[in-house]
Amino acid sequence: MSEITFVTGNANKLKEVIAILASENGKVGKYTITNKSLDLDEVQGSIEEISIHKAKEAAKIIGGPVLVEDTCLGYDAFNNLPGPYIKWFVKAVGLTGLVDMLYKFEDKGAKAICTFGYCEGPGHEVKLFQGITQGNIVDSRGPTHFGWDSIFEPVGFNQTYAELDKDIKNTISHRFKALDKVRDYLLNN
Ligand SMILES: O=c1nc[nH]c2c1ncn2[C@H]1C[C@H](O)[C@@H](COP(=O)(O)OP(=O)(O)OP(=O)(O)O)O1
Ligand SMILES: [Mg+2]
Repeated sequence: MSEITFVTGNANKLKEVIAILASENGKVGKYTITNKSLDLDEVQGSIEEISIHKAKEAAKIIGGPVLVEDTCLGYDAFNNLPGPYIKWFVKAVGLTGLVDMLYKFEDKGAKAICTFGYCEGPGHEVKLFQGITQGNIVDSRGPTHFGWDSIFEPVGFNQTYAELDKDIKNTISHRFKALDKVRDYLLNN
């Protein structure tokens, strides 16, 4: 039996990870998933570099197996920016600002990208698992307590992430798709 610590400072992420990955008593195969709330350093760089750095830092702090995650929201019209900097955009210009940024663009397309990093412990390499869900940026609809959920309408749906039933979001989301790969790995290793 091994324990993996999911390290995040975001309570909403944690809820989704538990719901999607660890519904049976926090267990995935031989692993038990626990949680630690920490704000890890996020370096400037590619999506992959950010998750690798986060996982290595978390493994050092925890001293054992860790899982971390970094979420990006990239606008197609902006060549995938804000991307990893979306958190700071939400803080700086709010949801209205994030919608208005696309005012001049016909293309409202955006990608929600979730990248998990798994590291067995200090000094170990980091394995990455990514999931992408394509959507459109729309005027805010639904509860606004989780990041940009209320302005992202996934393709094939006429509700935003925030309006969708949690059970639905958790079977189509960027996070679900990435966790599918994490689960696969954990069940086979
Ligand atoms: O499914 C989602 N639906 C809507 N918004 C979301 C979602 N997932 C993350 N978000 C927000 C949180 C943060 O504003 C930014 C990602 O930044 P990100 O650094 O990955 O998250 P965080 O700093 O809150 O937690 P962590 O301690 O795991 O880094 O997008
Ligand atoms: Mg963060």
